[in-house]
Amino acid sequence: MRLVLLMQYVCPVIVVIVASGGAFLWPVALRLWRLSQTLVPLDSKDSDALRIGILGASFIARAAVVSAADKRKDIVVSAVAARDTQRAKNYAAQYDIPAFHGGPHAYSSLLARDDVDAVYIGLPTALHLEWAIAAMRAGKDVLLEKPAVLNANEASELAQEAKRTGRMVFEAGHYRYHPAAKRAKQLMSLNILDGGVAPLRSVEVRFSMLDPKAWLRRMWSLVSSDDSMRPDERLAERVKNFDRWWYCVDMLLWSTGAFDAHVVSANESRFSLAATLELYLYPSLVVNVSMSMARDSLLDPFTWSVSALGQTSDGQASLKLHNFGFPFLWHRLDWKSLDVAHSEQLYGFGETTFEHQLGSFREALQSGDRQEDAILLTMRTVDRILEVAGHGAFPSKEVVHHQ
Ligand SMILES: NC(=O)C1=CN([C@@H]2O[C@H](COP(=O)(O)OP(=O)(O)OC[C@H]3O[C@@H](n4cnc5c(N)ncnc54)[C@H](OP(=O)(O)O)[C@@H]3O)[C@@H](O)[C@H]2O)C=CC1
Ligand SMILES: O=C1OC[C@@H](O)[C@H](O)[C@H]1O
Repeated sequence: MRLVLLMQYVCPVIVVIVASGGAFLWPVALRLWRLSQTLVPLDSKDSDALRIGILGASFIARAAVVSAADKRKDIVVSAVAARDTQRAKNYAAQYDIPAFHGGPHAYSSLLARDDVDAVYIGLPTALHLEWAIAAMRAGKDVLLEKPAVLNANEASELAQEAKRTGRMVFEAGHYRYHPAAKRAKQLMSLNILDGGVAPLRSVEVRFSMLDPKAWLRRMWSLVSSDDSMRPDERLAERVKNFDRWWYCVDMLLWSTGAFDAHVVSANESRFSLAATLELYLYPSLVVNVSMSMARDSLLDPFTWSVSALGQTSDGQASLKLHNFGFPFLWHRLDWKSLDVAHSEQLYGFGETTFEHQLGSFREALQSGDRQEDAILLTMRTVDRILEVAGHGAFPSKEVVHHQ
C-alpha cells in the first residue's frame, strides 16, 4: 500500500523537480510545509468568525471553502446541504462540519439557519442566479462560484437583488486574490512597465488544460459513429467550456481595469475559443487584446498565462505571468522595463488562491466593496463574444423561487 502511495504521489513530484532543474523545489517545499500545518480546530476559531454554509457537497466546495477555511481562524464552515441525505451526512462527518441538511429541501433548510452568515454556492452555473437570489432573500451574503451567471440579463437581476436586499455578492474568481495576479495587475494598470509612463499596447490571455478523461471521451466520440448531440447536451457542453474561457475574459477586464469592451472577432468551436477585442481604458486609451482557450488539446496541455506589452519612448516594456490559475503550485512573473529584466515569484507562506479568496471575501463584507458592476461588464462582454461568434448569448435559466 505504502509503495503504491509512493509511486503515485512522491515519484511524479521527484520527476517534475528533476525535469525542471530544481525550479519547482521552492514551491513544492512550501506546499508540503503548508499542507503539514495544523488545521485550526473548530473550538479555536475566532468568536466573531464568519460562519459559512455550503450549498452542494461538491469537490470544488472542498477545495474552495472547506480546506481553505481549515487554515483560517476567522472563517468557520458551519453547515453543508446536499440533495442526498447520506451524502450530506458523510460530507459533514468527513470534514468536521457541525450541521448538515439532506433531501429535496436541503438547500432551503440551510438558508433558514440563524447560525449561517454567508453561503458558498458552487452549484452548476445555470443554478447560480436562482440560489443566490434565495440566499440573499434569506439574509445571507453570497460567495458565488465563477462564472457568476450565464449572461448580462442574469447579471442585472443579480445586481438588482443585491441592491434590494442589501446583501453582498462576491464572485469566486480565486486567481485574482493571489499576490502574483495582484502584482501583475499593479504593473499593468499603473504603467509601472515603464516607470509609470508606458501605456499598454497589447494584452494576451491564454488558457488550456488537458483533462485526460475528457480527451479520451472525445477521441471515442470521433471513432464511434454516433456523434449526434441533443441541443441541450450541446448547450451544456458549451456552458462547461465557458467555465474555462471565463478566466480569459475576466483576466483581461480585471487586470487592465477596462470600463468597456468591443469585440472585433470571435470564433467558438466545440474545443476552442479565440477572440480579439478592443478594451476601453480610462482616460481614452484603447488597447487591442486577444484571448484563446483550447480544451483538452494534446498539443497545448497546460497554459494559463497573461502577457502585456507597453510602449516606451525608447522601446518596449513587457510582462508575462505564467500559471495565474494555480500560482500556489508554481508561477513566474517576468517583466522587462527600461531594458532591465525582472523575474518575481510571490508565494507568501504558500497560501492557496482559495485561502486568499476567503480572506478577501471577509474583507469585502467589512469594507462594503461591491462587485456587481464588474460581473455585469464581464457578462456583457461574454454575450458580445458569443454573438460575434454567431451563437448568440447563453439563454437565461428560468428562476424558481424558493421560500
Ligand atoms: N474555482 C474553480 O477552480 C472551479 C470552479 N468551478 C465552478 O463551480 C461550479 C460547479 O461546477 P462543477 O463542480 O463542475 O459542478 P458539479 O456538476 O460537480 O455540481 C456541483 C454540485 O451542485 C449540486 N447540484 C445541485 N443541483 C444539481 C443539478 N441539477 N445537477 C448537478 N449538480 C447539482 C451537487 O451537489 P449535491 O448533490 O451534493 O447537492 C453537485 O455536487 C461551476 O460554476 C464551475 O464553473 C468548477 C470547478 C473548479
Ligand atoms: O475553474 C476551473 O479551473 C480548472 C478547470 O479544469 C475547471 O474546468 C474550471 O472550472
